[in-house]
Order: sequence, then structure tokens, then C-alpha cells
Amino acid sequence: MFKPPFILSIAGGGSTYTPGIVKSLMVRLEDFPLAEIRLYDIDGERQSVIAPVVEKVIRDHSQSIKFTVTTDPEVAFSGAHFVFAQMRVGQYKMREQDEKIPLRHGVVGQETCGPGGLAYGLRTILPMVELCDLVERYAHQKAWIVNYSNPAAIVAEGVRRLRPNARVLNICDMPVAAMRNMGAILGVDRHKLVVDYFGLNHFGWFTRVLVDGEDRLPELRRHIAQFGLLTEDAAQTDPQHSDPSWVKTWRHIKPIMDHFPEYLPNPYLQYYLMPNDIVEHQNPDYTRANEVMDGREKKLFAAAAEYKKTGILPDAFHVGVHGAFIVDVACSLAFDLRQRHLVIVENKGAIANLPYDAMVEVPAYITSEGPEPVRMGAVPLFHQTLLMQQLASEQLLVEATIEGSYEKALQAFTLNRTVPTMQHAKAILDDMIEANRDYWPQLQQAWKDGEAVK
Ligand SMILES: NC(=O)c1ccc[n+]([C@@H]2O[C@H](COP(=O)([O-])OP(=O)(O)OC[C@H]3O[C@@H](n4cnc5c(N)ncnc54)[C@H](O)[C@@H]3O)[C@@H](O)[C@H]2O)c1
Ligand SMILES: O=P(O)(O)OC[C@H]1O[C@H](O[C@H]2[C@H](O)[C@@H](O)[C@@H](O)O[C@@H]2CO)[C@H](O)[C@@H](O)[C@@H]1O
Ligand SMILES: [Mn+2]
Repeated sequence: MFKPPFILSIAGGGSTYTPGIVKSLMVRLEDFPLAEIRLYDIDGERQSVIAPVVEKVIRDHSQSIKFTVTTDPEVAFSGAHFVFAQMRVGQYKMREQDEKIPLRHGVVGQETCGPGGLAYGLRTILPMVELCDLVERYAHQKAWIVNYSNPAAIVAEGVRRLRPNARVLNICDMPVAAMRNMGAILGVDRHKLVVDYFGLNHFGWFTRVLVDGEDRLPELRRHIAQFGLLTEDAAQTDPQHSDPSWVKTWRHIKPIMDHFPEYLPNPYLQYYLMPNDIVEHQNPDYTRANEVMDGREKKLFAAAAEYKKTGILPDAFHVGVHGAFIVDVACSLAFDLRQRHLVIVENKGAIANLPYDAMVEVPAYITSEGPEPVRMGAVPLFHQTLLMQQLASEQLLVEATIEGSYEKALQAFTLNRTVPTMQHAKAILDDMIEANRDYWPQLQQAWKDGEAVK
């Protein structure tokens, strides 16, 4: 392995999460020493708004760390040891389409779940593969990409198929956020929780929550039966989670566990298990993308403008589990700490009754050569069946992207639990093809009017 201090590049440097992640890096400099931070984005203008805020965060902690802002991949990745990826291909304007198009057809409109997630996947797989190639070309031979770019399940499967040897670790902060709330309910720091969990990204269940060897899930069940997975101080722990949509999401753990109390679900299961309820309460003219643009993005951009004008940076971004988690994972990769974290990995038998090569989310020990998944055993038929259907939907979407197949895209949409009929699937897919014409690969039909297309 390489020795610190490290060169770290952030792909998607213009992200609203960049200042928070860099702040998390700054408070952990002793654990994860840095020589240079580089921001890389294909949208130089957006990145140039965020960059001065990031530079201020760095300079408040260190005068010696070199700071580079670029749209040139060679500058961004040459000799880099770590790349944190957080690209939103198509930005918020396409997230808005992902959410609003399905809703127009009475189907869940969500960033990573249902048709919206599939559409986002079709946009992101190839740019993510391109990122892997750029890192392979320019970065240190042993560099790690730690990837947050969504939809993480589909991105992970796409990269597994197209670049099986890439050193990419796909992660999600949702289980960690759930553990933060569990810790708050139990009155225990989240780092003290040791959990068992099985599933796919944004589609899984906690089966045990150990504190000093004792399973505290029974206590959590009692709390959830009253309040969901929400704590009174949720707003203080993470201001974003005081947004109405997040409060509702944490509350929805209750109805799910009222029906299936054994395991504690990932909050994203609300979209698959109670889609009608979700659609009924979603405003088709104002979705989460609008909430984020009017909230997180606006606040950060306003702070950047204020800082430029006055030299004073208002409190405008949140440093929470999102930044802390990626730094924890990077430390474990860098120093072979073998810490146990929930990550997205190739199954290889960890979930005994799911395919060997499925990209699953389970606990794993993070070594300098990557994750070593922990065996979760065989899962019950109910969960296995839900998982297999979701896995098939996501795998068909990846195949549709690779082969440019309209039929496989339609199968992916039809198989998704959020989509009631094949007619809904086709209507949504056709609208999405139109909306994504600048982003998606061409999808060719193998059959038209009952005839095979030559
Ligand atoms: N895995 C997780 O649990 C998790 C958690 C939070 C956010 N995310 C993801 O992090 C990403 C950033 O979220 P955000 O809300 O800050 O979005 P954002 O739009 O503010 O930032 C994303 C940035 O990525 C850039 N980008 C797009 N395509 C690119 C490419 N090919 N190369 C380099 N940069 C590119 C955009 O120009 C933009 O500046 C999204 O993919 C989001 O879904 C994931
Ligand atoms: O709607 P957004 O853009 O606010 O969030 C979408 C992301 O939600 C999850 O991440 C949360 C995380 O759970 C929470 O603790 C905190 O850090 O905020 C994050 C953003 O709200 C989810 O895991 C991501 O995949 C989504 O992109
Ligand atoms: Mn996630």
C-alpha cells in the first residue's frame, strides 16, 4: 500500500455534499493525513461556486494541504491515492424528471427507487465506468474509488459487469443514518452498535442490533411501534431530516414493522411495500428535488455568495454521518483497519440463498485490499423473493444499458414492485426516453409490430 499523506480527489466536486465531506476530512486529519485535495467536476461553473467554501473549510484547519480545482481529468487524478465519487449525472433538473414522470402515471417518483432510480441508473452506469478508466489511467496503481454516486445498487452492478477489476467500493449512508437514530433511541453512541443486516442497496433489513453483545432490537421495536424510527431530537442531529419528507420516511418504519415486526427495514422499503400510500401523499408538482433545490442547494449557494461578498462564511452545510462514514471507510482501506461496516459487495455466499455474484449490502471487514463480507446465512422466503425481484429489475436495467436493449429496459421497469402493470411500465419508459435523450444510450427495439428488427 501507499504511505500517507494522501492525495484525495473528489469526483462531483460541485456537489452539495462536498463541504461537509471536506469538513469531516479536516477533523480526522490525524487519522487520515492529506497532502492534497482536488475537486473534479464536468460542470466547472457549478464547482467554482462551491470551491471557495471548500477552500475556507480547509484553511480553517490547515495551511499546508494543497487545494486544486479542475475539470481536467489528468490534473484531477494523476497520482491520486483515493477518489471519492459523488456524481449526479444530469443534476437536479434530471432528478426532478425522475420523480415527476412516474408520478404523472400514478407511480412512485423517487431518486433511487422505482422508475426514477432505473432512469438515474441508465444515466450513470457509463459515466461511472468512464471514471474507473480515468482513475486507472492516471491515478496510483492501488488507488481506491469510494463511491457514493447513486443509484448505488445499479452503479455497483454496472461496474461489476463492465470493469470487474476496478478498485471501487460502493457505499450508502442510509444504514448508518438508521443506526444513528437507533443509537439516539437507545441512548448509545452509534459506533457502539454492531448490526447484522442483509439486502440490496436501499432494500434491506437489520436482523440484530447488538450493544455489548446484547440484542436491543426488542427495545427498538417498542419505540418504533409508537414513533417510527424517529427521535425527538432528529432535527438537531441532522437538520435536513427535519424536512417533512424525511420525517415521514422515518415514521413509515412503524407501519412496515406493524405488519412484519421481526426485522427492522431500511426506510427505502416504504416505496416498495406501501407505494399507493406514498403516491397519494406525493405532490406531483413539488417533489424532493424541489425541496432540495429550495433547501440544501439554495442555502449553500447563498452562503457561498455571502462569503464572496463579506469574507464571512455562514453556517450553511451539515457535517453528519454522510461525511463521517466515507472517512471511516477510507481510513479502514488506507490502513488495513479491518473495521466492520455495512457496504455493497459481491455476495460470494454471504447471503446463502441469493446468487453468488449479486451485489448485496451486508456487513464486511474493510481491509486494504477491499471488503471481506460477513456471512448472514439464508434469508426467509418472503425476503428472498422480494430481493430476487428487485435484483432482477436492476440487473435487467444494467443489461439494457450495456446492450442498448429497449425490451430489457421495459422488463426492468415491469418487474419493479412499484410499477403495477406492463402498460404503466411502457408509458413511463417512453416518456423517460424522451426526457433523457441527452443522457441515455440509444435503446433499440428487437421487435416492432410483431416483426424482428434486423
Ligand atoms: N450513496 C448514498 O448513500 C448517497 C448519499 C447522499 C448522496 N448520494 C449521491 O451523491 C451524489 C451527489 O449528490 P448531490 O445532491 O450533492 O448532487 P449535486 O448535483 O449537488 O452534485 C453532483 C455533482 O456531480 C457532477 N457531475 C455530474 N456528472 C459528472 C461526471 N460525469 N463527472 C464528474 N462530475 C459529474 C455535477 O456537475 C454536480 O456538480 C448523487 O449521486 C447522490 O445521489 C449518495
Ligand atoms: O433527498 P436527499 O438528496 O436529501 O437525500 C437523498 C439521499 O438520502 C440518503 O442519504 C441521507 C442520509 O441518510 C442522512 O443521514 C444524511 O446524511 O443525509 C443524506 C441525504 O439526505 C440516501 O442514503 C442516499 O442514497 C440518498 O441520495
Ligand atoms: Mn444511499
